[in-house]
Amino acid sequence: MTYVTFPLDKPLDFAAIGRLCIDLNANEIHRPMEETMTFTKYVGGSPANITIGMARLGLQTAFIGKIANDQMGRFIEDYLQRNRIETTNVVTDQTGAVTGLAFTEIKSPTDCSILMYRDNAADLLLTPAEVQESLIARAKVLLISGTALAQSPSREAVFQALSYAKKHGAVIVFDLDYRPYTWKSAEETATYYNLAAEKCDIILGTREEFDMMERFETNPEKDDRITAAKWFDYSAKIVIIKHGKEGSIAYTPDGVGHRAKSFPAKVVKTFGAGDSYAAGFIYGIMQGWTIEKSMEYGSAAACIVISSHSCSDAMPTAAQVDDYIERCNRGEITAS
Ligand SMILES: Nc1ncnc2c1ncn2[C@@H]1O[C@H](COP(=O)(O)OP(=O)(O)OP(=O)(O)O)[C@@H](O)[C@H]1O
Ligand SMILES: O=C(O)C[C@@H](O)[C@H](O)C(=O)CO
Repeated sequence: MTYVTFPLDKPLDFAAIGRLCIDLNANEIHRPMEETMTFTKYVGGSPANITIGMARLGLQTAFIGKIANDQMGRFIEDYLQRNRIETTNVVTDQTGAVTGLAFTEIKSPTDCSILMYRDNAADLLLTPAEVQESLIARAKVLLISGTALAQSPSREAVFQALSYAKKHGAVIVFDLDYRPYTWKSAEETATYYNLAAEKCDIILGTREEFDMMERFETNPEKDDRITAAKWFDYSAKIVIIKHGKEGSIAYTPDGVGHRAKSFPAKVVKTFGAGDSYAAGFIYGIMQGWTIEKSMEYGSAAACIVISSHSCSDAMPTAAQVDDYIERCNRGEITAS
Protein backbone atom coordinates (compact mmCIF):
# COMPACT_ATOMS: atom_id res chain seq x y z
CA MET A 1 0.00 0.00 0.00
CA THR A 2 1.39 3.43 -0.98
CA TYR A 3 0.55 6.22 1.43
CA VAL A 4 2.74 9.00 0.04
CA THR A 5 3.32 9.83 -3.62
CA PHE A 6 6.53 11.66 -4.44
CA PRO A 7 6.84 14.00 -7.47
CA LEU A 8 9.38 11.79 -9.25
CA ASP A 9 9.99 14.21 -12.13
CA LYS A 10 11.87 16.61 -9.82
CA PRO A 11 15.69 16.44 -9.88
CA LEU A 12 16.42 17.24 -6.25
CA ASP A 13 15.46 14.39 -3.92
CA PHE A 14 15.55 16.17 -0.61
CA ALA A 15 15.82 19.70 0.82
CA ALA A 16 15.77 20.70 4.48
CA ILE A 17 15.44 24.08 6.15
CA GLY A 18 16.65 25.14 9.58
CA ARG A 19 19.49 24.78 11.99
CA LEU A 20 23.13 24.41 11.02
CA CYS A 21 25.46 24.44 13.97
CA ILE A 22 28.41 22.78 15.65
CA ASP A 23 28.43 19.78 17.96
CA LEU A 24 31.34 19.54 20.37
CA ASN A 25 31.18 15.96 21.60
CA ALA A 26 33.07 14.99 24.74
CA ASN A 27 36.12 12.85 24.04
CA GLU A 28 36.39 11.61 27.61
CA ILE A 29 33.13 9.73 27.85
CA HIS A 30 31.47 8.25 30.93
CA ARG A 31 32.08 11.31 33.02
CA PRO A 32 30.25 14.57 33.71
CA MET A 33 30.91 17.78 31.79
CA GLU A 34 32.72 19.26 34.80
CA GLU A 35 35.46 16.65 34.30
CA THR A 36 35.52 16.71 30.51
CA MET A 37 38.54 18.45 29.05
CA THR A 38 38.47 17.85 25.29
CA PHE A 39 35.85 17.71 22.59
CA THR A 40 35.71 16.79 18.92
CA LYS A 41 34.05 19.23 16.54
CA TYR A 42 31.36 18.05 14.13
CA VAL A 43 28.67 19.72 12.03
CA GLY A 44 25.40 19.52 13.98
CA GLY A 45 21.80 20.65 14.14
CA SER A 46 19.07 18.13 13.62
CA PRO A 47 17.96 19.09 10.07
CA ALA A 48 21.60 19.33 8.97
CA ASN A 49 22.26 15.87 10.39
CA ILE A 50 19.25 14.45 8.55
CA THR A 51 20.39 16.03 5.26
CA ILE A 52 23.87 14.58 5.70
CA GLY A 53 22.20 11.22 6.35
CA MET A 54 20.19 11.48 3.13
CA ALA A 55 23.30 12.46 1.15
CA ARG A 56 25.25 9.49 2.56
CA LEU A 57 22.40 7.23 1.45
CA GLY A 58 23.04 8.48 -2.08
CA LEU A 59 20.29 11.06 -2.61
CA GLN A 60 20.58 14.51 -4.22
CA THR A 61 20.20 16.96 -1.36
CA ALA A 62 20.19 20.69 -0.61
CA PHE A 63 20.09 22.78 2.55
CA ILE A 64 18.29 26.07 3.21
CA GLY A 65 19.74 27.96 6.14
CA LYS A 66 21.96 30.70 7.49
CA ILE A 67 25.53 30.42 8.77
CA ALA A 68 27.71 32.85 10.69
CA ASN A 69 30.35 34.79 8.77
CA ASP A 70 33.14 33.16 10.76
CA GLN A 71 35.45 30.15 10.85
CA MET A 72 32.69 27.89 12.20
CA GLY A 73 30.27 28.98 9.47
CA ARG A 74 32.87 28.25 6.80
CA PHE A 75 33.63 24.85 8.38
CA ILE A 76 29.92 23.97 8.12
CA GLU A 77 29.57 25.09 4.51
CA ASP A 78 32.71 23.22 3.49
CA TYR A 79 31.52 20.03 5.22
CA LEU A 80 28.15 20.18 3.47
CA GLN A 81 29.84 20.66 0.10
CA ARG A 82 32.25 17.78 0.72
CA ASN A 83 29.16 15.64 1.34
CA ARG A 84 27.67 16.71 -2.02
CA ILE A 85 24.94 18.81 -0.37
CA GLU A 86 23.90 21.80 -2.47
CA THR A 87 24.56 25.04 -0.58
CA THR A 88 23.19 27.62 -3.02
CA ASN A 89 20.57 28.57 -0.40
CA VAL A 90 22.94 28.56 2.56
CA VAL A 91 23.12 32.29 3.26
CA THR A 92 26.00 33.93 5.17
CA ASP A 93 24.89 36.31 7.93
CA GLN A 94 26.26 39.86 7.76
CA THR A 95 25.13 41.12 11.19
CA GLY A 96 27.78 39.57 13.42
CA ALA A 97 25.62 36.65 14.57
CA VAL A 98 27.46 33.55 15.73
CA THR A 99 27.34 29.79 15.17
CA GLY A 100 25.23 27.82 17.67
CA LEU A 101 27.29 25.38 19.73
CA ALA A 102 26.10 22.14 21.33
CA PHE A 103 28.48 20.70 23.94
CA THR A 104 27.52 17.13 24.59
CA GLU A 105 28.01 15.34 27.87
CA ILE A 106 28.23 11.55 27.65
CA LYS A 107 27.97 10.22 31.21
CA SER A 108 26.81 6.74 30.24
CA PRO A 109 25.12 5.06 27.27
CA THR A 110 21.76 6.11 28.70
CA ASP A 111 22.63 9.35 30.46
CA CYS A 112 23.58 12.01 27.92
CA SER A 113 22.77 15.68 27.80
CA ILE A 114 23.46 18.71 25.66
CA LEU A 115 24.62 22.13 26.85
CA MET A 116 23.55 24.68 24.24
CA TYR A 117 25.08 28.07 23.43
CA ARG A 118 22.56 29.71 21.15
CA ASP A 119 22.49 33.45 21.91
CA ASN A 120 22.38 35.46 18.67
CA ALA A 121 22.62 32.26 16.60
CA ALA A 122 22.84 32.87 12.84
CA ASP A 123 20.49 30.02 11.89
CA LEU A 124 17.52 31.79 13.50
CA LEU A 125 18.11 34.89 11.33
CA LEU A 126 17.13 33.34 8.00
CA THR A 127 14.46 35.60 6.47
CA PRO A 128 11.49 34.62 4.27
CA ALA A 129 12.93 36.66 1.38
CA GLU A 130 16.10 34.55 1.50
CA VAL A 131 14.25 31.27 0.91
CA GLN A 132 14.65 30.32 -2.77
CA GLU A 133 11.33 29.31 -4.32
CA SER A 134 13.24 27.91 -7.33
CA LEU A 135 15.10 25.44 -5.08
CA ILE A 136 11.94 24.17 -3.40
CA ALA A 137 10.26 23.90 -6.81
CA ARG A 138 12.99 21.38 -7.77
CA ALA A 139 12.60 19.23 -4.64
CA LYS A 140 10.67 16.01 -4.13
CA VAL A 141 10.75 16.49 -0.34
CA LEU A 142 11.02 19.47 2.00
CA LEU A 143 11.89 18.72 5.63
CA ILE A 144 11.22 21.30 8.32
CA SER A 145 12.32 21.02 11.90
CA GLY A 146 10.63 22.57 14.92
CA THR A 147 13.51 24.60 16.34
CA ALA A 148 13.48 26.96 13.35
CA LEU A 149 9.95 28.00 14.39
CA ALA A 150 11.18 29.30 17.74
CA GLN A 151 12.00 32.85 16.69
CA SER A 152 11.44 35.41 13.96
CA PRO A 153 12.53 35.77 11.24
CA SER A 154 13.41 32.07 10.86
CA ARG A 155 9.82 31.18 11.87
CA GLU A 156 8.43 33.17 8.93
CA ALA A 157 11.10 31.71 6.65
CA VAL A 158 9.83 28.21 7.48
CA PHE A 159 6.22 29.19 6.78
CA GLN A 160 7.32 30.73 3.48
CA ALA A 161 9.13 27.50 2.59
CA LEU A 162 5.99 25.53 3.51
CA SER A 163 3.93 27.67 1.19
CA TYR A 164 6.41 27.15 -1.71
CA ALA A 165 6.44 23.40 -1.04
CA LYS A 166 2.63 23.26 -1.14
CA LYS A 167 2.56 25.34 -4.33
CA HIS A 168 5.07 23.09 -6.11
CA GLY A 169 3.87 19.74 -4.79
CA ALA A 170 6.84 18.69 -2.63
CA VAL A 171 6.13 16.11 0.07
CA ILE A 172 6.54 17.91 3.40
CA VAL A 173 8.14 16.16 6.38
CA PHE A 174 8.04 17.68 9.88
CA ASP A 175 10.61 16.44 12.39
CA LEU A 176 9.32 17.95 15.62
CA ASP A 177 12.82 18.36 17.08
CA TYR A 178 11.58 20.22 20.18
CA ARG A 179 14.39 21.95 22.09
CA PRO A 180 12.74 23.83 24.98
CA TYR A 181 15.64 26.25 25.60
CA THR A 182 15.02 28.01 22.28
CA TRP A 183 11.41 28.89 23.11
CA LYS A 184 9.88 31.62 25.31
CA SER A 185 6.77 29.79 26.52
CA ALA A 186 5.05 26.44 26.22
CA GLU A 187 1.91 28.13 24.81
CA GLU A 188 3.87 29.81 22.01
CA THR A 189 5.60 26.53 21.21
CA ALA A 190 2.40 24.49 20.98
CA THR A 191 0.69 27.15 18.86
CA TYR A 192 3.38 27.32 16.17
CA TYR A 193 4.03 23.58 16.15
CA ASN A 194 0.33 22.92 15.53
CA LEU A 195 0.11 25.56 12.79
CA ALA A 196 3.06 24.02 10.96
CA ALA A 197 1.96 20.40 11.46
CA GLU A 198 -1.37 21.10 9.74
CA LYS A 199 0.55 21.56 6.48
CA CYS A 200 2.72 18.44 6.64
CA ASP A 201 2.45 15.02 4.97
CA ILE A 202 4.73 13.06 7.32
CA ILE A 203 5.14 14.00 10.98
CA LEU A 204 7.82 12.40 13.17
CA GLY A 205 8.23 13.00 16.88
CA THR A 206 8.75 11.44 20.26
CA ARG A 207 5.85 10.84 22.68
CA GLU A 208 7.09 13.79 24.77
CA GLU A 209 7.13 16.09 21.73
CA PHE A 210 3.54 15.20 20.86
CA ASP A 211 2.58 15.76 24.53
CA MET A 212 3.88 19.31 24.19
CA MET A 213 1.73 19.84 21.08
CA GLU A 214 -1.35 18.46 22.86
CA ARG A 215 -1.18 21.14 25.53
CA PHE A 216 -4.60 22.50 24.58
CA GLU A 217 -6.21 19.09 23.97
CA THR A 218 -7.59 16.13 25.89
CA ASN A 219 -5.58 12.94 25.63
CA PRO A 220 -5.15 11.94 29.28
CA GLU A 221 -3.86 8.45 28.47
CA LYS A 222 -1.33 9.89 25.99
CA ASP A 223 -2.78 7.51 23.45
CA ASP A 224 -0.62 7.40 20.30
CA ARG A 225 -3.60 6.51 18.11
CA ILE A 226 -5.57 9.58 19.27
CA THR A 227 -2.49 11.75 18.77
CA ALA A 228 -2.01 10.57 15.20
CA ALA A 229 -5.71 10.66 14.21
CA LYS A 230 -5.93 14.43 14.60
CA TRP A 231 -3.43 15.04 11.81
CA PHE A 232 -5.27 12.94 9.23
CA ASP A 233 -7.99 15.63 9.21
CA TYR A 234 -5.32 17.99 7.83
CA SER A 235 -2.56 16.90 5.40
CA ALA A 236 -0.86 13.98 7.14
CA LYS A 237 -0.48 10.57 5.52
CA ILE A 238 1.98 9.10 8.04
CA VAL A 239 2.45 10.06 11.71
CA ILE A 240 5.32 8.40 13.57
CA ILE A 241 5.55 8.39 17.34
CA LYS A 242 8.98 7.37 18.62
CA HIS A 243 9.58 5.63 21.93
CA GLY A 244 13.39 5.49 22.17
CA LYS A 245 14.78 1.99 22.64
CA GLU A 246 11.24 0.56 22.63
CA GLY A 247 10.95 1.45 18.93
CA SER A 248 8.28 3.46 17.15
CA ILE A 249 4.77 3.21 15.72
CA ALA A 250 3.69 4.70 12.39
CA TYR A 251 0.00 5.46 11.94
CA THR A 252 -1.73 5.90 8.60
CA PRO A 253 -5.16 7.33 7.72
CA ASP A 254 -6.63 3.81 7.32
CA GLY A 255 -6.23 3.36 11.08
CA VAL A 256 -3.33 0.90 10.85
CA GLY A 257 -0.54 1.17 13.42
CA HIS A 258 2.64 -0.09 11.71
CA ARG A 259 5.40 -1.49 13.87
CA ALA A 260 8.82 -2.73 12.90
CA LYS A 261 11.45 -4.67 14.71
CA SER A 262 14.27 -2.69 16.22
CA PHE A 263 17.88 -3.80 16.42
CA PRO A 264 20.42 -4.15 19.21
CA ALA A 265 23.16 -1.57 19.50
CA LYS A 266 26.38 -1.10 21.45
CA VAL A 267 25.34 2.38 22.54
CA VAL A 268 27.99 5.07 23.01
CA LYS A 269 25.47 7.94 23.37
CA THR A 270 21.78 8.40 22.69
CA PHE A 271 21.64 11.65 20.76
CA GLY A 272 21.49 11.45 17.00
CA ALA A 273 19.10 8.48 17.13
CA GLY A 274 16.15 10.54 15.93
CA ASP A 275 18.05 12.20 13.07
CA SER A 276 19.46 8.97 11.66
CA TYR A 277 16.11 7.24 12.11
CA ALA A 278 14.45 10.04 10.10
CA ALA A 279 17.02 9.81 7.30
CA GLY A 280 16.69 6.03 7.03
CA PHE A 281 12.90 6.09 7.19
CA ILE A 282 12.41 8.86 4.60
CA TYR A 283 14.94 7.17 2.30
CA GLY A 284 12.98 3.90 2.52
CA ILE A 285 9.62 5.53 1.81
CA MET A 286 11.18 7.32 -1.18
CA GLN A 287 12.38 3.95 -2.53
CA GLY A 288 8.74 2.77 -2.49
CA TRP A 289 9.35 0.34 0.37
CA THR A 290 6.63 -0.57 2.89
CA ILE A 291 6.34 1.51 6.03
CA GLU A 292 7.59 -1.45 8.07
CA LYS A 293 10.72 -1.94 5.95
CA SER A 294 11.41 1.81 5.99
CA MET A 295 11.07 1.91 9.79
CA GLU A 296 13.42 -1.05 10.07
CA TYR A 297 15.95 0.78 7.91
CA GLY A 298 15.61 3.90 10.07
CA SER A 299 16.11 1.83 13.22
CA ALA A 300 19.27 0.22 11.84
CA ALA A 301 20.65 3.63 10.78
CA ALA A 302 19.90 4.90 14.30
CA CYS A 303 21.79 1.98 15.86
CA ILE A 304 24.85 2.78 13.76
CA VAL A 305 24.83 6.43 14.86
CA ILE A 306 24.25 5.77 18.55
CA SER A 307 27.12 3.27 18.47
CA SER A 308 29.41 6.06 17.21
CA HIS A 309 30.88 9.24 18.66
CA SER A 310 29.25 11.77 16.33
CA CYS A 311 25.81 12.36 14.84
CA SER A 312 26.55 13.88 11.43
CA ASP A 313 29.84 12.22 10.59
CA ALA A 314 28.54 8.78 11.60
CA MET A 315 25.54 8.87 9.26
CA PRO A 316 25.74 5.56 7.36
CA THR A 317 25.77 4.73 3.67
CA ALA A 318 23.19 2.28 2.29
CA ALA A 319 25.85 -0.45 2.23
CA GLN A 320 26.57 0.13 5.93
CA VAL A 321 22.87 -0.07 6.85
CA ASP A 322 22.39 -3.26 4.81
CA ASP A 323 25.45 -4.79 6.42
CA TYR A 324 24.24 -3.85 9.93
CA ILE A 325 20.85 -5.48 9.32
CA GLU A 326 22.50 -8.64 7.96
CA ARG A 327 24.88 -8.88 10.90
CA CYS A 328 21.99 -8.43 13.36
CA ASN A 329 20.00 -11.12 11.55
CA ARG A 330 23.00 -13.47 11.88
CA GLY A 331 23.11 -12.69 15.61
CA GLU A 332 26.54 -11.06 15.38
CA ILE A 333 25.50 -7.85 17.16
CA THR A 334 24.13 -7.78 20.68
CA ALA A 335 22.98 -4.87 22.84
CA SER A 336 25.52 -3.15 25.10
N1 LIG B 1 19.12 2.27 22.80
C1 LIG B 1 18.65 2.01 21.58
N2 LIG B 1 18.85 0.80 21.01
C2 LIG B 1 18.40 0.52 19.77
N3 LIG B 1 17.72 1.41 19.00
C3 LIG B 1 17.48 2.64 19.51
C4 LIG B 1 17.92 3.01 20.83
N4 LIG B 1 17.54 4.30 21.03
C5 LIG B 1 16.90 4.71 19.92
N5 LIG B 1 16.85 3.71 19.01
C6 LIG B 1 16.23 3.76 17.67
O1 LIG B 1 16.18 5.12 17.22
C7 LIG B 1 14.82 5.52 17.03
C8 LIG B 1 14.67 6.98 17.44
O2 LIG B 1 15.08 7.12 18.77
P1 LIG B 1 14.39 8.12 19.80
O3 LIG B 1 12.98 7.74 20.02
O4 LIG B 1 15.30 8.15 21.00
O5 LIG B 1 14.42 9.48 18.99
P2 LIG B 1 14.79 10.95 19.48
O6 LIG B 1 14.39 11.14 20.91
O7 LIG B 1 14.27 11.85 18.45
O8 LIG B 1 16.37 10.90 19.39
P3 LIG B 1 17.42 12.04 19.78
O9 LIG B 1 18.02 11.54 21.07
O10 LIG B 1 18.36 12.04 18.66
O11 LIG B 1 16.67 13.34 19.94
C9 LIG B 1 13.98 4.56 17.85
O12 LIG B 1 12.67 4.43 17.33
C10 LIG B 1 14.79 3.26 17.73
O13 LIG B 1 14.52 2.62 16.49
O1 LIG C 1 20.28 19.57 17.37
C1 LIG C 1 21.24 20.15 17.89
O2 LIG C 1 21.36 21.37 17.91
C2 LIG C 1 22.29 19.29 18.47
C3 LIG C 1 22.55 18.27 17.46
O3 LIG C 1 23.45 18.72 16.54
C4 LIG C 1 22.96 17.00 18.05
O4 LIG C 1 23.73 16.42 17.09
C5 LIG C 1 21.74 16.28 18.36
O5 LIG C 1 21.18 16.45 19.39
C6 LIG C 1 21.21 15.35 17.38
O6 LIG C 1 19.83 15.24 17.50
